[in-house]
Amino acid sequence: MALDLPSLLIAAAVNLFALSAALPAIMGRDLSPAARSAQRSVLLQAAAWASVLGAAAAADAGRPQLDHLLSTMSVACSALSLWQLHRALGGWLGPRLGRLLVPVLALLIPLGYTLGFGHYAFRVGWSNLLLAVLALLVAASTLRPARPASSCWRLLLLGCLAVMACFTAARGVLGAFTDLYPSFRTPHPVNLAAALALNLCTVLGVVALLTAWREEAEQRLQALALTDGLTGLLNRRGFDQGCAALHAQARRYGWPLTALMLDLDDFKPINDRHGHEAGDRALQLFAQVLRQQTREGDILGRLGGDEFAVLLAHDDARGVQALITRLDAQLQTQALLGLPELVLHFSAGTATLQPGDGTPGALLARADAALYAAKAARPAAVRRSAPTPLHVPE
Ligand SMILES: Nc1nc2c(ncn2[C@@H]2O[C@H](COP(=O)(O)OP(=O)(O)OP(=O)(O)O)[C@@H](O)[C@H]2O)c(=O)[nH]1
Repeated sequence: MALDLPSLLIAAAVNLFALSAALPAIMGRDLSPAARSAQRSVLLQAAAWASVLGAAAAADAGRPQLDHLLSTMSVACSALSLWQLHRALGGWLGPRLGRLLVPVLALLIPLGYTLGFGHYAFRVGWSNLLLAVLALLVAASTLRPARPASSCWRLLLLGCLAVMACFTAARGVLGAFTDLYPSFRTPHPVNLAAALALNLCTVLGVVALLTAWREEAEQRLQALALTDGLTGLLNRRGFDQGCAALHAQARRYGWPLTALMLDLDDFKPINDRHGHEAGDRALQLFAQVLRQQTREGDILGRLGGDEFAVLLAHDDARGVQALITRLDAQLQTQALLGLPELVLHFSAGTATLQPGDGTPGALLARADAALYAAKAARPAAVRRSAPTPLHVPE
């Protein structure tokens, strides 16, 4: 069977356009910037190969200016497609190397190509060799993720980009330094293999992108399942998971660990008098104060209604008492600024890790008991589980 180069290129362009139309339909509208960049990258690839075919037709029809324009467009679209892919990887994997270099190259490549269009060897060498460098930079960006990401789609994308970079570099060398490559339609073995690889890498590359998108959606759902929608703190499930991890670490390394249970006082009357929305804002304000006054590494949760909990790493009874005092002072200040019509107070119960606390549940249960004792001894009392009761000033 004879391999016909134009047919392979037309098939690649048609596939890419079909995929660019199918992806938005499959992926829907609620997309992250990374997923949008990935879609743009596929569309730009389609435009690049359509421009290549258009440029060939223009050259055949004896229209050199149109050939120049479409050829430049194809190089620009290829470079921009790689830039968009780099942005998608940045969104999925965290900040990537080459954040400045990639866009600069993506602009320089078509610029140099159009300025040197009159010199065949220069334009083919410049565009193909630099596009190969750009593709390798993007391929390298699939490595060393700064966020959890599975290796299967990253390695698939890396392979596709590396293969296409090799063929692009080979074209650059043939065009710039030999007479074996009078045009991209020359049925040279490198060209035929590149066109076959293009079709294969298009399919596999899009599979990799769809897998990355699915992984991102799964992670988003997982985060939502562990987060309280109103305050953005962990919900009970998320809090329990966070506590289990921190408790295990604290026991292994002998760190102090303290549980703090908090409950707003007389919250129901706030809802009844000022409406549910004001109650919601009070809960959000309390969560904000908690976030501001705790440290990175502490576990913060809204366990339900007006009940909150914090697990404090590296903190003992003295540290948690200082935190409660700061929380109360900040709550008064911020409530005055944000919700002046409301009076907000809370009760708290604390417990510190004991050698017998084999599970976080034992520690949290003691803090909870201390909270209920404090509730019973209101107004706004704080009582440690042992031994001395403490009081937060009103
Ligand atoms: N606005 C608002 N209210 C909520 C939310 N979840 C629970 N509540 C209300 O919080 C109130 C909690 O009532 P209680 O448990 O009696 O708490 P309290 O009035 O602070 O009583 P004490 O804790 O004994 O001081 C109930 O009226 C719930 O309807 C919420 O997400 N938003």
